[in-house]
Parts: sequence; structure tokens; C-alpha cells
Amino acid sequence: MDDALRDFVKGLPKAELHLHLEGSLEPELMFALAQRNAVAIPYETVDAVRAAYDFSNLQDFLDIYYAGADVLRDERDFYDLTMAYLKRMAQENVQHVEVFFDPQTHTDRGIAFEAVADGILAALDDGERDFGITSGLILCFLRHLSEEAAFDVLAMADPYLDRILGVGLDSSELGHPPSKFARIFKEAGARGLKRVAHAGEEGPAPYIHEALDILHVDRIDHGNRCLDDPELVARLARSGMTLTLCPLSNLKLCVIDDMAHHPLKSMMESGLHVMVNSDDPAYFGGYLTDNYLAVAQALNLSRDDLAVLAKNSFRGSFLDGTAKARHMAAIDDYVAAYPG
Ligand code: HPA
Ligand SMILES: [Zn+2]
Repeated sequence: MDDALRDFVKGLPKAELHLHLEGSLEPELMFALAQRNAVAIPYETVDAVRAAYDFSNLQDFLDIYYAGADVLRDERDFYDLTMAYLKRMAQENVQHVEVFFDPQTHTDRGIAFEAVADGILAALDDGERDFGITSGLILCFLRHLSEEAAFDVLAMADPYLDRILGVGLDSSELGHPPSKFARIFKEAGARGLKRVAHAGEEGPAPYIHEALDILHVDRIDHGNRCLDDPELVARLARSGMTLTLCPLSNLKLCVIDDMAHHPLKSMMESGLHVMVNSDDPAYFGGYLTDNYLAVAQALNLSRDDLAVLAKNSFRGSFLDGTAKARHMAAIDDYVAAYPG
């Protein structure tokens, strides 16, 4: 491992825009919460948990990810989960995060929406106070469930909407196109929420078109498969649409067969506004710095390329223009002052 490159990336000011809080549940915390809540888990040791994280596609992962979330039971658990993530981010100079949560994963097993949201929001507040990390919370609808179920969760979230930045769409992509959620995304937009959606991770390029034209998203999560459609690439580039790429996730879920084949560099060269994220770091083997390093090494990225990615992370955020400009200037200052 190139320690100099790691130090450069670690100190680079960064934002993360594609992180599922439930996907930051480390096996150690899973065990601790299983014990605290007297929940049985099908693993003997932390190593056995990690050994089970061998996926051949998105669904393989989702089955284990939803099962793991069962140890999350009360407000304190959601607080601890979120705080553990923010603590790690503070060590990597991550200054802003827009994080996903999947309320249906919890409400469907009888956990109160309030326990989930209160725990997460309290940790986000403390993360800003203790580490200076600004944040936004994005409520994701599970796309393998119905649109009616999505309306139910939006109703539960109603008292919290002033603390929720936006809505997203995640879970099993194939067979669950964005168009299935046209009405709920329209409603979310009418309520002033930002809109993002996973599209083109395993699903085809037309799903990205649907996310743009039917859901009117402000960002595309993943979006790798846009490369199958040159006109779509041109459209995304022209509009400056941010794509939140997740390199280690793509490798672990077999979206790519080798990091050397990751499309990030060719996407940058096509003028796409791509940035780097960890998706579900506890399951995919690395947090934000590890994801930058994985592509930097496999694709031979320069420090300037990495700085562009970090700037894109703020440009693609929902921060206001002044804050974006301040963060981007700090990246220029960091690069200019960096030795060598
Ligand atoms: O990578 C993902 N894709 C879709 N749904 C998800 N839910 C958590 N992680 C993911
Ligand atoms: Zn994701």
C-alpha cells in the first residue's frame, strides 16, 4: 500500500453522498447490539460474519444486509450506529455527509419510525457539534415493496420532514424500475424534498432515463450502466448531473470483475460529474478513503484527478453555493500546500 497516497487522500477534504447507514454496521457492533438486545444471530464470531460477506450480486448482499439490521432495535442503537460512522469520517477529513436510511427495514419488523429517526438525527446533531461534520438525511424507499408502502412511510415521516433532506430509492433494482415510484416521488417533490434514486447499478440504462424523466431526480446513485447509451452519457454530462459511484461496492457485488475495469476514469473523461462513495462500507471492505485509494491505484489516477473527485463530492451535494465554494477552495488550498 502506498502510504504517501493514503495520507494525501485521507487529508483531502471530502463529502460522502452515497452511504447507507445500515450498511455501516460493523460486525463488532452487530455482536454488541445482539448481546445488548438479546437477539440471536446466525454467526459464532466476528470472523464468521466477515467470511459470510461473499456476494455474487446485489440480491445476495441485500439478504444478508437486511438480516444484519435485525440487531437494531431502539433509538440508542441507531444513535450508536450513526455515531460510529461519523467518528470514522472525522478521522478521514470527511466534512459533509448526506446519508441514507431504510425506515421500512425497521418499521416492517415493529420498530417505531420515531426510534429510528430520533436516534439517527441525534447522532447527526452530535456529529456536527463534536466533529464539525455537516449532514443531511435521505429517506430511502425499498423498491422491492409497493408504492403504497412508500406512501405509508412518508406519512410516518411527516412530523420529521423539516429534518429530512430528501428521498431516495434503493434495494433490488432489476424488475423494480423507477417508474413504479412515479407518484411518491412527485409527492416528495411537492413537499420540497430533494430526490435521488439508485439507477443503473444492475438495472439497464432505460432505468436511468426513467429516474431523470419520471422521478425528476437531483442525483443518480451509481449510474454505471449509462455507458451503454452514448446519448444518455452526453445528456448527463451536459446537465452536470452528479453520479455517486461506489467502487468497492461494484467489485464486491460483481458489477465489475476487476477494479482495473472500473468505469470511473472513462466517465470522468466523458465529462460526467462523478464522485466516490462507500455505499455499505461494513459489507464491502472499506470506507471513503479506501474507495478513493482503490480507484486511484487501479486506474492510475493523479492527485489532480483525486482533487476533481473531491470537488465533485461537494459540487454534487445539497449544500448551498457559498458552502460549496468554500469547500472547493479548501481543496485547492490543500493540493497547493501539499508537499511533493
Ligand atoms: O448498493 C445498494 N444498492 C441497492 N440497494 C442498496 N441498499 C443498500 N445498499 C444498496
Ligand atoms: Zn447504495
